[in-house]
Amino acid sequence: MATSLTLIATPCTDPRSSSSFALAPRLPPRRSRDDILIDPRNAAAARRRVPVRGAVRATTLRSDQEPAGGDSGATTTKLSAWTSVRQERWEGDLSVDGHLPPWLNGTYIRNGPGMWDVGEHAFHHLFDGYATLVRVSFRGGGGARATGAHRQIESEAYRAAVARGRPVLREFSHCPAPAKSLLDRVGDLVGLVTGAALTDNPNSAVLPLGDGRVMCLTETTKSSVLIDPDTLETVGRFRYTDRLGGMVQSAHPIVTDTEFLTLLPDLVRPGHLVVRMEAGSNERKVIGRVDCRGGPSPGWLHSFAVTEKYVVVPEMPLRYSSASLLTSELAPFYAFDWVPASGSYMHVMCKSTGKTVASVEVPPFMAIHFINAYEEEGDEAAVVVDCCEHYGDPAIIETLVLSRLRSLRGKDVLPNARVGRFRIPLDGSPFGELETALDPEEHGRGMDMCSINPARLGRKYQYAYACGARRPCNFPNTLTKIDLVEKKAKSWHEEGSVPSEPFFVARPGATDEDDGVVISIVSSDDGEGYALVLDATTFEEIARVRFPYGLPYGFHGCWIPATEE
Ligand SMILES: CC(=O)/C=C/C=C(C)/C=C/C1=C(C)CCCC1(C)C
Ligand SMILES: CC(/C=C/C=O)=C\C=C\C=O
Ligand SMILES: [Fe+2]
Repeated sequence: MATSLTLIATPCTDPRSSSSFALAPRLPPRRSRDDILIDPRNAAAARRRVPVRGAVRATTLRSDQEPAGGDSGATTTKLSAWTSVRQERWEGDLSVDGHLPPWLNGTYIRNGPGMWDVGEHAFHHLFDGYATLVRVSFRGGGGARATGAHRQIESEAYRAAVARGRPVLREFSHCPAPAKSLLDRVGDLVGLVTGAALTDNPNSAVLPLGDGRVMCLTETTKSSVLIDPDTLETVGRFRYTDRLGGMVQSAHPIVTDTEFLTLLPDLVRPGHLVVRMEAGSNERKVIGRVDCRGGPSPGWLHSFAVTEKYVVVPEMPLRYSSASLLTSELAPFYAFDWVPASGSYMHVMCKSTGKTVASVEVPPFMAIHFINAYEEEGDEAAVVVDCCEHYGDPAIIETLVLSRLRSLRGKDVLPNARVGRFRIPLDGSPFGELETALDPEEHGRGMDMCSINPARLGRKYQYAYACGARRPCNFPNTLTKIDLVEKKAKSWHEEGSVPSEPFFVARPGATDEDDGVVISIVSSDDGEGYALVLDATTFEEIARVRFPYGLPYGFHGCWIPATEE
């Protein structure tokens, strides 16, 4: 159990507070923001309305809670994965069970949608929740302590929702009710056309940029914000200084020490801009443009892949719904339409020339996350692209509705998924192939939320880490190391636990691809929240770093190595 916890939030008045944690009256110094996200008067109101409860037992809210069974079908659970954990700002020491590698010196941060209730409003879909950061800092030397933090990102969407007691901007599955007065309706229309009505809730990824800044974001362009990796404070909106505009972006830019590559879907003239921003800059520059082959709008693009020379632009039949975006009404898949007749395509653009070197039709696919891609040279030159593929079926989107996640635990309703491997020929052939990279039974016919060793980005690689399935289950419930050469997988699983994305951290100086650890945050059936550290080579557990309360589910993580002192 943790000792000497430090609460840095509104003073704790919960009678459960005990001397095992000390209140720290200091708030972290407020940084000068380059841009205040919201009127500070609202911020003050927001703070008053989100009391920070006991630090050790954070309050969980489940306003549309339904009876839940465990993996095993049990009828009670303390699982916090799908609950809003009201812990607006927490910081403290964490206890370590097991032995951390002495070289593990740095900070792991995970982003995700951990707050699904505001005022009387309960969100419907996993993707709606307000962005929640969880940090675990490892001090190196293999000690038995680490420090942790947990904090909401103060986006305009979050602060306005807390101030008003209901969401006011459009979230993934939520459209605010139309205004009543004619004047306000004109305002609504302006909001829709300009994108001002869309959320800036950055609940998907957290990315250290090559210049030391740390960005959180989701798919609306306005959702790019900078955070302080130590305090987890929201620093301010990331302002792109170019004039590229556009309302939407990929939630997974590809970031290296030198650059930030992303795709901007063009919803007016269906296509994508492939853009690059140098480390240290706020200006995206266009590399090239790919026109969509199917219609009537671009395919949903949550993530994409790169090789050393190319950017791969996917076009799948789950397409942005312009009608939904213009009318603020939900489409069959929230902001998307499933248009199988429009076809599936993969486009390959040369990073240095901006020329499209291949544009092929492929079998129907449905992928949220791309894993990696690489070039194959020789007579049959091709680009190989791997993704978490849902058998060309968008049903996975509906699987992630919160009431289903809460009520269907232990039921075998997770749709099948596989490692889909595309082969895109570079000889001008019109078609590409899609095959299954390994027997999906190896990972329980479920797989998503993947990472690789970043040193293999865009290069031939052997290992992917993902969440797989131990059936029966309604959500991926294993951490799985997938060997794409031996076509085998090895999994970690604990009955009733929900682990988030296994994130690979390389040992400094390592040469073997799997020399390092994998970190995931686990919400366990008995209500615990901890960072699990696995040896990436053996895939055996080496340590649990425990939070003093259960944590909500989250999506993606990042690693920031400690700087030499
Ligand atoms: C977290 C995740 O996987 C996806 C999140 C997607 C979001 C927040 C999508 C937001 C959107 C709107 C609110 C309206 C405009 C379209 C779209 C970008 C899908
Ligand atoms: C959690 C998830 C898919 C699970 C499928 O099995 C997708 C999350 C997307 C956001 O990053
Ligand atoms: Fe994602």
